[in-house]
Amino acid sequence: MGNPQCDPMSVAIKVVHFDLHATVVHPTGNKQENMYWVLISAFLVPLLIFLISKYRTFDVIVTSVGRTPNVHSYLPWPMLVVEFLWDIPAFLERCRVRYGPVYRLRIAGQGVVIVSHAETIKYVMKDPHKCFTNNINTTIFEGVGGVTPYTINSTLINNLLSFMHKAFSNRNIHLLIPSFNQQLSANIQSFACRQTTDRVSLVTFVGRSLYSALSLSFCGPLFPTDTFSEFMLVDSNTLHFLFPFWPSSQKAYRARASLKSKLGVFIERVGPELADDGESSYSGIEILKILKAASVPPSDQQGVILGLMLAMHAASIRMTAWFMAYILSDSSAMTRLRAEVDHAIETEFGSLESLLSAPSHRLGSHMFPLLESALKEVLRLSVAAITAREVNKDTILTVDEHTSFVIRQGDYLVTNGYTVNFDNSIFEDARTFRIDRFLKTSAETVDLPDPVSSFGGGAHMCKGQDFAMYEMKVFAITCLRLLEIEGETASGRPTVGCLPEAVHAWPTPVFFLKDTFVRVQMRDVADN
Ligand code: HEM
Repeated sequence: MGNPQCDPMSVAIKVVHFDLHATVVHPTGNKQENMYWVLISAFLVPLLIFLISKYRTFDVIVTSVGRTPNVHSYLPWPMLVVEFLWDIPAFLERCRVRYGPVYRLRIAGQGVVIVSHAETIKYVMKDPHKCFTNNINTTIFEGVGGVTPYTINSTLINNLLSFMHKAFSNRNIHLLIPSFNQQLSANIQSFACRQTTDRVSLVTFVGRSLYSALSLSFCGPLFPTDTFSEFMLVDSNTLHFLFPFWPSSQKAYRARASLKSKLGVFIERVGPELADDGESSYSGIEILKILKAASVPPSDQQGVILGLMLAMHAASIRMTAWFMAYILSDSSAMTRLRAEVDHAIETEFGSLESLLSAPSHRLGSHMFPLLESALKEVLRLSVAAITAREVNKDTILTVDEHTSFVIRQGDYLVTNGYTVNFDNSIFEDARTFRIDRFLKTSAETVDLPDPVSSFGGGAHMCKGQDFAMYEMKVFAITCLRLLEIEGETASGRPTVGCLPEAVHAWPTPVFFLKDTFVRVQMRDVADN
């Protein structure tokens, strides 16, 4: 990696400037001779730039950095935003083919550098020279949660994040999982009892089941679980809250107001617990204590909790729905997974109940190798793996020994793991769902590179990664063990053979899934 302090662009500009200057002040004063020098320089300068750019890495910068997609130059920026949001992966892929693995575009007046190269993405995440900052959390708390600007500072945010990290890490999830699993299993079964013939939206089935199970085990029995619909409306309207130019949705604002007012009642009701010096068994209550100790007013506490709820639920609900959609599209995948689950329960655990009370590590790849591979494959296929950072000082990104790029302070940098994960030269037939792609059975699969992480990386890596993996596994195992599930598209066609599709118009770590429906019934197994 080059020296971040060096500014090759100005070096190159100085070289060019010096040459032109020499031409203009040529001492002979003869007009014809001057013209001769002008012509020579007109030829020499581009040649010089060409040669330098060929042999000196920093000059690649002169031709590559700051190049925006041509679309920007002849259409006004709102059109670029529309094109970007219309189909983010397709737009980013078009730009990558045209401009290479690192390019810059301007969206709403903001310079955004897109990086679509696995090793460079890893470098950005690691950030060894501390060139990137992450203000996205403040933006979410203030923009989506509606927290009064400047109420929460970076120290408080860091405290909250490290608390979340601790609570959701493999080391501590045993405190969360008994109540989570019990509630989740009851929620899943309640769908089977209710919906014998009616179809239900897949996202609602997954979302309602996970939302109340996690909320109750995290915040305790007083948490208002009747907030699911409001939560989903807020989640699907994050753009309305974040971008002032986006047409405002009154429904979304009303949903947020209603959700926050219910959270207000919850905070009031747990008030006596907050005064207690001892540690609460609910992490959500401990978070409220942190906010109270930092003198965050109750109305802003609601917004902070809403921001954390988005982190806890939004990506995992969508990701689990994608997982279900993929296995509903592939009947052989469903059969093989069910066989793995049945086998593990019947030979290792004895019953689903005892599996649900086992320590989380027992649900690892040794016991569920196909499930583990399936999850990795779905994460590869359905995650934008978009991580945003702000560039806080000029730096150089090196893609390979011949290619480096200057990244300017003030720009945003966005990693585009999606394009890497869909690269046929890295993953054979990359757009196809192969349930056993990551099954480590042959030398070939052992050597397969890891996809770009769906959980980001470095200091800001997802704080709920361990729990998210566990949560998705438990959801899948419980459904496969207890239910017969059939999928249906919005038009009523069976989902078997139809690849799940994304609603593209939302920049989020996990894409929104197009409407898919399920019919669920209890399965005839000994546990039921
Ligand atoms: C499949 C489910 C999930 C996916 C794909 C996911 C993905 C991500 C991604 C891509 C980031 C940004 C990382 C970065 O900027 O480098 C993130 C951040 C975060 N996630 Fe998750 N997440 C999931 C589930 C969860 C869960 C269950 C929690 C519960 C605690 C959680 C809590 C957080 C938090 C607190 C952050 C902010 C981290 C920081 O800025 O330091 N996530 N997640």
